[in-house]
Amino acid sequence: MATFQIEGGHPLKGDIQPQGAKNEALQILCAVLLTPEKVTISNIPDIRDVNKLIQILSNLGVKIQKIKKGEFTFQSDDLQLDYLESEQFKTDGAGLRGSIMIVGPLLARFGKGYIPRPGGDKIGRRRLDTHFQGFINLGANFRYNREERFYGVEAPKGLTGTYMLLDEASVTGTANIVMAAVLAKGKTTIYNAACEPYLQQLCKMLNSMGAKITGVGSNMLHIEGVKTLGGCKHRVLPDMIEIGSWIGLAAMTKSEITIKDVSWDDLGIIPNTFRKLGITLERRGDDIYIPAHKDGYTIESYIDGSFMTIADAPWPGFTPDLLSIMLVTATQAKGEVMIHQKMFESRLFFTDKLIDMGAKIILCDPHRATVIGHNFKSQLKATTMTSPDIRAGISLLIAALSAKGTSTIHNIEQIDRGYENIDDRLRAIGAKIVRID
Ligand SMILES: CC(=O)N[C@H]1[C@@H](OP(=O)(O)OP(=O)(O)OC[C@H]2O[C@@H](n3ccc(=O)[nH]c3=O)[C@H](O)[C@@H]2O)O[C@H](CO)[C@@H](O)[C@@H]1O
Ligand SMILES: C=C(OP(=O)(O)O)C(=O)O
Repeated sequence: MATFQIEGGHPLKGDIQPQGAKNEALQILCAVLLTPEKVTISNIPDIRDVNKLIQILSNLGVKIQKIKKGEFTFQSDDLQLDYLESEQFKTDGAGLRGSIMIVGPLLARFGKGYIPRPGGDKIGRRRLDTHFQGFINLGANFRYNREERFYGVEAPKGLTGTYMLLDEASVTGTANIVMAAVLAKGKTTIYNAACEPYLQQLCKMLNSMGAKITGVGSNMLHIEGVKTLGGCKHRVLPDMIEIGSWIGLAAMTKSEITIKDVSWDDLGIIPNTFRKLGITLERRGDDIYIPAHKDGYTIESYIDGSFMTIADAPWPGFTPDLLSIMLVTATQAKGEVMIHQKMFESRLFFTDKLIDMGAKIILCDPHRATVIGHNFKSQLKATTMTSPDIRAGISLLIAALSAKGTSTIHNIEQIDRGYENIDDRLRAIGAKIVRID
């Protein structure tokens, strides 16, 4: 378990470039399995989860060449499907959440796909019904080995397009079903599809490979199946969760920061949601400029004067992955806010650590926390903590950078899952942070 030691209380200053998006890269990398031709992907972040998925692809026999930092070619023309039945795959596949999305492409192209129960954050129940119900709708047979926690789908006669209404707008579920349906016979309609920018990117990539998907960006996708897909070039968007993390960090540490090349039009309601906490964000071209909030920031109330609530919802609602960052940022705001994490039931427990540091938070129930901001009248106190999940981890890091004294964060592998070289990048803008392996 590696550790960060952070001396807090110093404002940061400078430019920061967001990495490529973790959750887009995981979808896009799985899509390379859909064609025997070469696929070139750029802006791939160098983070633990993505590297684990690239290793799985390599073990499956995908030929992978690094062109330069963040840019790779992938060619899936001679896959070793036996790997899917190996003990090694049971360990590799369970190591991250994104591995679930290899099932759709494998099922579509080879008539079978297997996966151990995938890993990812332990942030509450994370069911996979939407994925497998989607495959069943397309004509696949499903089996689950409870003892080995191993899922399998097979469609020896191929998949056939159909109409389906998903029981929830699952992000990875939609990606998986889309990747299966592009090679199915006939037409598939997916209603209640997730439609976040990363899914739009996946659909655009698949169309550039020869797929026929319409409705991209809406919750109703129409897919006309094709027989084969070809190669393509694709660039991954900047990571909107990282961008949100830097906004929270800038406000909490009273730092003047410019976040470069954010692809503003793909950020949806993220900038405005931070503005509800009273944070000033300026659009400068495609950058976000955040001035040093020397006089703090004041949480807005609703028009009728009632108490602000910030809650997650499927896109274009506010992403659940930024609520922990909102919560920590609110601890120094002027005013009060209710943070309502509707999707995951175990994501707010890390507030205990913030309370230890002196934050005023009432955890009302597993889904809701009320934060009463200090308005910088009282600084958080340094402490020793362990990062329970990726977004709690970055939130604790933000708290530590704003706190008085030296904090220690253990289990920073959780942060490394999704943030590339975070200590070097933060040091470059003035953070006092040391990694101890
Ligand atoms: C690798 C990856 O891309 N992970 C992301 C993906 O996970 P993932 O695709 O696993 O998440 P899902 O979209 O399937 O569901 C997330 C949670 O929200 C619930 N749910 C979902 C949709 C809905 O309409 N109603 C509802 O209650 C689900 O039951 C589940 O508890 O999307 C999540 C939701 O944005 C993000 O937190 C994860 O970072
Ligand atoms: C929950 C997350 O990731 P994963 O789905 O990979 O666990 C996240 O990125 O915040």
